[in-house]
Amino acid sequence: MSQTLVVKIGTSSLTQSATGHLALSTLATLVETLTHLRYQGYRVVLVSSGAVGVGRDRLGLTERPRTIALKQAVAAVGQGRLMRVYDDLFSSLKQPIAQVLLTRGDLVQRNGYVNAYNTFQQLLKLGVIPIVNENDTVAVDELKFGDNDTLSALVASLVEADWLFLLTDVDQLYSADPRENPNAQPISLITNMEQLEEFQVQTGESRSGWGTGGMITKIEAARIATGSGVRTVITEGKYPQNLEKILQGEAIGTQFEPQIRPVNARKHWIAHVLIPMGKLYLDAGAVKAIYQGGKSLLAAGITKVEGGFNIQDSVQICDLNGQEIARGLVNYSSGELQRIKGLHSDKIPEILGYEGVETVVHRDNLVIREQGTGNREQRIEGERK
Ligand SMILES: Nc1ncnc2c1ncn2[C@@H]1O[C@H](COP(=O)(O)OP(=O)(O)O)[C@@H](O)[C@H]1O
Ligand SMILES: N[C@@H](CCC(=O)OP(=O)(O)O)C(=O)O
Repeated sequence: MSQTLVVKIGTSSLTQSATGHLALSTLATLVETLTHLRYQGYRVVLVSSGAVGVGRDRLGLTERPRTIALKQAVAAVGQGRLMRVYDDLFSSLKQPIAQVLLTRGDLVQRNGYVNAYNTFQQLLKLGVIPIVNENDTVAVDELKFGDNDTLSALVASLVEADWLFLLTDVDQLYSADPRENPNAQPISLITNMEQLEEFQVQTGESRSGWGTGGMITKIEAARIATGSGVRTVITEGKYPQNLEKILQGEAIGTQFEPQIRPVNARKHWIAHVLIPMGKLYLDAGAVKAIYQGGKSLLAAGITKVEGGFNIQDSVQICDLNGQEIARGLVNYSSGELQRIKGLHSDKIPEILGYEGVETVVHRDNLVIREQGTGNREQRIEGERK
């Protein structure tokens, strides 16, 4: 079967830094390149940022919108404008496109996820290039992807892509932010994500004028995508024609190799799409059992329960210090767990008054976090401040 490519382009590449106007020559080259790749038989999805940047330019605003309502209004102006430009350019080359606007909430329900999968498959079968963005105008904080790097990685996983290209305003990943550190060393290949720690990669605070996540969200995106078997490349958006060269084997940008044994689709959904509703703290024995022994989580190993959640909600599973070690779907609500935590499973029927299941999180619904990566939300939140 033909290969599937997801290409994400950031605001920094779509707009001119000096004026904030659209970078028309970049857009035209991107459209030519993607259409050419379609002719060669690749299935192509474009994840395009730019709604806020283009809306801001259209309205003549000189500052980044600060309130949520203003940002959502500006995105509504810009998204239509952006799609108009894409449709004009792709239509001149007879390439049909589609607009797909998503929020994280659309993918949280398993049937929503499967629906989105079917729609993408149908569009790709029809030879259409779907153009995806976050539905900024309606997305509420709790149900946001927050940045299009994460969105593109989840889309790449959803459509079972072979490649994810993150096009930005630097030519590749460096050991530190090249804007701040002139001695930053370029990194061409990452074969596993632990190497980021070996190379001591720093992502600094800076991002381009209108960009959202900076480099940290691209690294997170690479982690999510490679974890589901997608080869990921960070490269410069100014030269979209490089995509063809990279596909022909040229070492351009930074390539992240896919993991050899990717996590299955359901576990990937638990780990990256679902929003955790609470936290379970475990004693050392339970941490060892699930971390090293691949066991299910039992009530006996739980020392503390935080948050309010229902059966089948996602929770963070933490060690005694609150460091997240896994995520999983619970078989008991938070209220029930408050009553049975620390107890042997035999005691559950007596305490709850009904025959519950033995496990609190069954190992089929439990995903271990990679060692040494810390808490993704905390890291990204820290970076955004
Ligand atoms: N280690 C690093 N290597 C390369 N770039 C980095 C690094 N750390 C931070 N950056 C910054 O990340 C910026 C790109 O992120 P961002 O502005 O969000 O782009 P986009 O709009 O394409 O998503 C670059 O301009 C660069 O200054
Ligand atoms: N959804 C937003 C883009 C969010 C985003 O991640 O932006 P960027 O860092 O430029 O890729 C928009 O269209 O303006």
